[in-house]
Amino acid sequence: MHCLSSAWVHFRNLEPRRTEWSLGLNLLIGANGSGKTNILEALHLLGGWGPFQGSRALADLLSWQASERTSRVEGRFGGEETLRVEAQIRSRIVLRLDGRATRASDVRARLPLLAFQPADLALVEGSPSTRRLFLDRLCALLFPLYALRLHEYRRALRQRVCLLRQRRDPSLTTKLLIPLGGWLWSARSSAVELLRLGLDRTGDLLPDALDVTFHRGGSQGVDEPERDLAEGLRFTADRERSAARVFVGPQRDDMALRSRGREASVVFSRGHRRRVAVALMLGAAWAVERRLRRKPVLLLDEVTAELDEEGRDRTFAVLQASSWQVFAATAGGVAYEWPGAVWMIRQGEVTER
Ligand SMILES: Nc1ncnc2c1ncn2[C@@H]1O[C@H](COP(=O)(O)OP(=O)(O)OP(=O)(O)O)[C@@H](O)[C@H]1O
Repeated sequence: MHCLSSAWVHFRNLEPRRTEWSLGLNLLIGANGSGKTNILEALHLLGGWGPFQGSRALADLLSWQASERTSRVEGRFGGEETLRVEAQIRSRIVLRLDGRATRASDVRARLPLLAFQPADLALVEGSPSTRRLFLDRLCALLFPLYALRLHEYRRALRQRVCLLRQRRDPSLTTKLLIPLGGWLWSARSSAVELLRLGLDRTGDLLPDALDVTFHRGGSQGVDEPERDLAEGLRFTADRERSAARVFVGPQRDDMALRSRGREASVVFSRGHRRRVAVALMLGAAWAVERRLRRKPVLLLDEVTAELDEEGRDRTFAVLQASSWQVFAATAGGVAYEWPGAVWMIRQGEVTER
């Protein structure tokens, strides 16, 4: 899919104009604070993902200068199908697809959009939670029920911790956690398999061989996910009670990254770790295209900034070969040749260079 045009009213600092985007690579250039990230965030909303900072940041989306209490973002999309998506933002976001109110998960399935932010560059050396978040976003695109199941699992987990803290019997939540956690483990494991295939499409962007494996948190080594989780909960029951914490389950998963038998975070230099992170992002986009049979739209905020010339050239080569639509943002000027359209952002106003 690709965004043909977008428009916004009372959205952060953005001037209310319609912009007709290039169907290939779009580079947004502007000084710090000019509104580049706000543009990416507006597209993020249209893709059914909500604000970058989560739903608690909803109030901040409305322009501080607005006299009204609603902001609106609209986009026209083409490619595998033609869609008009509208997001109306007040105390919550109402999404409309071709004029009809719809769920965010439906928009995500029809308009796959992947956003990568500077924090994703720490995918290799960051904590397991960084990689879990990356996997969660990928899974939410690959499996329509994923976001709902994850939400239900987290709720059951909170209930269990509450019961443990109150020194009450947590077994009621076991019945909820096992099927939900087992399902999440299967989904994440399938996503990592698809990601591995996707990485094969990133050519020589990876600086060296990379093994990606999914690790279930607190696994007892049982093949079948639900039985594995049940075993784990049984095995850690005493520790759970004394620490009032849950030691087994998707909340403790990780995606291990190794190169020739060694930890990727140790083998690769900082610059090469950034290349691996970008390769993982692009591998994820291939995984999405393969499963959904739709080209994803990519939002890249400053992700090529830390790459050297070779890393950048190889990233551009993958992007051009994929023919995905890309919105990349970068502060200041660019000292390299950008193989696509360039847009200047000044105080919330977009003009083509
Ligand atoms: N609700 C709002 N109303 C008006 N302006 C806002 C609102 N929320 C944020 N801003 C302003 O939007 C400006 C642009 O923010 P944005 O994060 O898009 O900048 P950027 O171009 O990505 O900058 P950087 O290169 O530093 O990342 C900020 O200066 C901020 O003060």
